[in-house]
Amino acid sequence: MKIALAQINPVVGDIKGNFKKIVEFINTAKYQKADLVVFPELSTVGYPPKDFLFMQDFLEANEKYINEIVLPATYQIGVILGTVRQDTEGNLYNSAFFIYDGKIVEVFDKTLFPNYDVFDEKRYFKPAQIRKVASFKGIKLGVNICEDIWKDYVFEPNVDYSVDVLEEQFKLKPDIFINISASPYYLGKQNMRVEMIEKKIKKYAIPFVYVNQVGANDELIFDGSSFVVNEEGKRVVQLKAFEEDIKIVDMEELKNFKELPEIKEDISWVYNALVVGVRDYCKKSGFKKAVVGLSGGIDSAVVCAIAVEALGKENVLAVSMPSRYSSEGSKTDARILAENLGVEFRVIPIEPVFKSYLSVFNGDNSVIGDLAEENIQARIRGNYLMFISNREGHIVLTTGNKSELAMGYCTLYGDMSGSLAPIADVPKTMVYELARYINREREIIPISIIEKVPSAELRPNQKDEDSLPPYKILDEILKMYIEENRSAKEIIEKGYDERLVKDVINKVNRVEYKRKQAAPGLKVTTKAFGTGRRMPIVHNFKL
Ligand SMILES: Nc1ncnc2c1ncn2[C@@H]1O[C@H](COP(=O)(O)OP(=O)(O)OC[C@H]2O[C@@H]([n+]3cccc(C(=O)O)c3)[C@H](O)[C@@H]2O)[C@@H](O)[C@H]1O
Ligand SMILES: Nc1ncnc2c1ncn2[C@@H]1O[C@H](COP(=O)(O)OP(=O)(O)OP(=O)(O)O)[C@@H](O)[C@H]1O
Ligand SMILES: NC(=O)CC[C@H](N)C(=O)O
Repeated sequence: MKIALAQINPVVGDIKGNFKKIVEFINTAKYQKADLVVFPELSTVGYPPKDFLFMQDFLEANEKYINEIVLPATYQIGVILGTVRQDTEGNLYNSAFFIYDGKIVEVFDKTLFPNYDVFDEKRYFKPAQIRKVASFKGIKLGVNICEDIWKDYVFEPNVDYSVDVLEEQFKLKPDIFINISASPYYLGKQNMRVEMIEKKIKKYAIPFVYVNQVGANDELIFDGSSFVVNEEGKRVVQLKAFEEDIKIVDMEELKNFKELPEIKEDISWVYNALVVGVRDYCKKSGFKKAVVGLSGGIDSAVVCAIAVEALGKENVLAVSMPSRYSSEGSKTDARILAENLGVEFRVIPIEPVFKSYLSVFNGDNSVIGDLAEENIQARIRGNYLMFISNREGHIVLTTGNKSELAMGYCTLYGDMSGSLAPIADVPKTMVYELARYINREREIIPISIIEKVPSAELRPNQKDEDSLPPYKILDEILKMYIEENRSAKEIIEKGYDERLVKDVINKVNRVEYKRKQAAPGLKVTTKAFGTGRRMPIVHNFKL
């Protein structure tokens, strides 16, 4: 049997467009003589469709297109399609339809629901009551859906793993397992999936086909990276990461395939993820062009380089907005970076508007030098960028990194103005890694940007480390607190200063009010600020 792995990039809610794409992939698979083509989880509606699932119009459009568009396209080819199903009582199921010759032959519903971090599937779906296999051309297919295979690899209080889906399906004697997924990326995720499936297959000794969604939707980035593990538990087929792809695999040949070398998931994966995150956010919401405020610092440099890779240099506008506190070095660095990237570069000083504020609030042009004056500079810049956005149609990309966002080291309605925060889940120390990766072949980001001491340049001689602990230590503490959910006691026991640890944690907790007003950020770690981390804004918990 020849199986096509159809790794598609659906758009949430673009039901018509998704069906068109699905039919195109079915036709490609047919043309390449596949017997069966497999699509990712919920590919007809895109993942995650969230509360659109509560809307009858949405569900009806999906059903109508399955009947009118997909069924007629399935003559002489089997299709496994991830979609939503509504029963006669109105209950919803996250399902895989097995369709052949114009008929829905079998329906596999998802049994286990991820209900942790960014996932909220119990809100929508009812679980499958029984496990099934479907016979097709003499082969028994054990189809399951994403979380169904994660037992023993996710340890979350909210998921009921009392059913072992693979174990129950295996009792029905499948010849092959097929998992359809919408599995969002974080650094290390692909190695984890491969290790998990290889290990499980060593026990069951049948081939495993894993088909994952690709592309970004809101803050989630799906890497695709679909693959096939043969009956010996070796990964022998691999699809592309971060791109649509289709591969036809002859199951009879699998045993003869050579095992592929281990994937090295390095910083290039984060870079590629962020590029797709920016590209899809813009494309799927109708933006062609982006604008970035280029300070001459490392954060805006990295964001600008990512935007160029995502949208093309002709679609990125870099704006330098120097103030009386901007160093010559920063201004020159911003210009050189823009030249290296080949983007349009505008210089719009903020001095005249800053002076007007000083004269309104201080009575003359004298400087008090307080926080209000620092922040107004960031706010003038934010307004300039939003003016350009309104007038010329660019999306404004914000440049805050995870360390700053954690500590609230950013200005509301200032540098936080904008619609998408590409590096909001990238700790400052990883921003440097990204910069070095961007420079891997030639110096795009001037070395002086990478080597300079981080500064907001909102007052004379300001340095980030006047207000924050050194980034290396800060990032270590933040990773333990946010990603690993460790207690202050555990972190202190690892040798960090008690007062520092408590101050950092208290600060993170206190500035939730800022993050609630921040642009959505692209997720690339196990725990990002965003939908997967729900904290109260108003509280009084202190260490
Ligand atoms: N609990 C709470 N709930 C809701 N709102 C609360 C609040 N506490 C304060 N606020 C409000 O927030 C305001 C304070 O926030 P905000 O105006 O943003 O200002 P704030 O956090 O006081 O200052 C911004 C800090 O970020 C630094 N910065 C700015 C820009 C760029 C960078 C960089 O390096 O990238 C760093 C800057 O040097 C300064 O230390 C208060 O005046 C109040 O209106
Ligand atoms: N002179 C400037 N010209 C243009 N944009 C600026 C300027 N200063 C700040 N910005 C914008 O505000 C953001 C926050 O800047 P700031 O320099 O305060 O902090 P940062 O976190 O050190 O960022 P960066 O590393 O990019 O400098 C910058 O990334 C940039 O987008
Ligand atoms: N859609 C899902 O069920 C995703 C959950 C799964 N554990 C993953 O991230 O791969």
